[in-house]
Amino acid sequence: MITVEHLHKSFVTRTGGLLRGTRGTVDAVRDVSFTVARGEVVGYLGPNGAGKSTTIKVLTGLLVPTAGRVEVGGLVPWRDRRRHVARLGAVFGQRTTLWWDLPLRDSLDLLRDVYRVPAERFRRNLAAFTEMLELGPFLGTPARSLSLGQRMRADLAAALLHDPELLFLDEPTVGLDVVAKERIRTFVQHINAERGVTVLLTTHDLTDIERLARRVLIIDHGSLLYDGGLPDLQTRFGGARELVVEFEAPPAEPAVEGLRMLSVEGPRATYAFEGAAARPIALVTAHAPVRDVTVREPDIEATIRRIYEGGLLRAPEP
Ligand SMILES: Nc1ncnc2c1ncn2[C@@H]1O[C@H](COP(=O)(O)OP(=O)(O)OP(=O)(O)O)[C@@H](O)[C@H]1O
Repeated sequence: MITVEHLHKSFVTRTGGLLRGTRGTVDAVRDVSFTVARGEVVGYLGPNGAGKSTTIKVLTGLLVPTAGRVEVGGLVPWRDRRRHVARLGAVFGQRTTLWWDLPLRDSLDLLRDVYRVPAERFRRNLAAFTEMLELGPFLGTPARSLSLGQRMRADLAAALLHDPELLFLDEPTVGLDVVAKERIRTFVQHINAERGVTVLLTTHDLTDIERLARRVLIIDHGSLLYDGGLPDLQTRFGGARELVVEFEAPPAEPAVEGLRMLSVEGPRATYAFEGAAARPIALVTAHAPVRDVTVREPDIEATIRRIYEGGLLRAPEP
């Protein structure tokens, strides 16, 4: 569905005044290659300024790359812009595609004209999305008066009315409460599973990724650092799981053979382990009387943070 080969995008920048300013270039994306298969949901992660938006803008045809080959559904986005746009949907959490002062229903009607959606398909899609996203109560409300959660749901419907094959989601849950986030995630899961829509998802919320994407791409300073599953990332870099044990009394010998002890304080000791928890639990309970045990999962957020901070992954040398 998406092929990106050696994508490079630099911007000319100017600092200082127009006449005496100095020109420089920013390499927003450097030598990025990846493919996305039809029906996949892929998370695109990276810290601020990493190059995510620039990549998405190239993929949607808004920007022409400096170098590299890009094909989406057999089209070159910036060359076949009109045909390309007809096949994709995009939702940007920070801004809306809806007309600010028009009732939502009228905005959706206008989009039907823009995308030339046949009447019957429009009717079917609108009914389906109204039900799934519970748009009914605010179809008559202008975008400016919608809450952020309502606006995001309306924008999702707007992006999908013309049955695109590919959906770009940029921070679709930013600023929403937990319930609203879940509703958006469930909907995205649904349209991927039921309609086979391919999704490229940019987000800083890792729960979005955990719930939706089996695969993640991590970009930083314009270079792709990782392409693979989130669980693999966890196994490779996330560190071990932890077993926190509350003994009946401070143990005379807190070290347990076969387990790596991380800390001990009074009756509580913490051990690191890999894989299933049954064996470590059996080892500690055989060691001394135990009151309680808790398994602590490695923290994916911390893993990603460490990757961003440059400690774990490096881009291949050009
Ligand atoms: N039009 C532009 N002119 C000059 N520099 C730009 C332009 N657009 C982006 N950049 C620079 O390119 C780099 C990548 O920016 P980009 O917006 O792609 O990052 P991002 O990963 O989307 O960040 P964020 O998470 O903050 O949205 C940044 O250093 C940014 O300042």
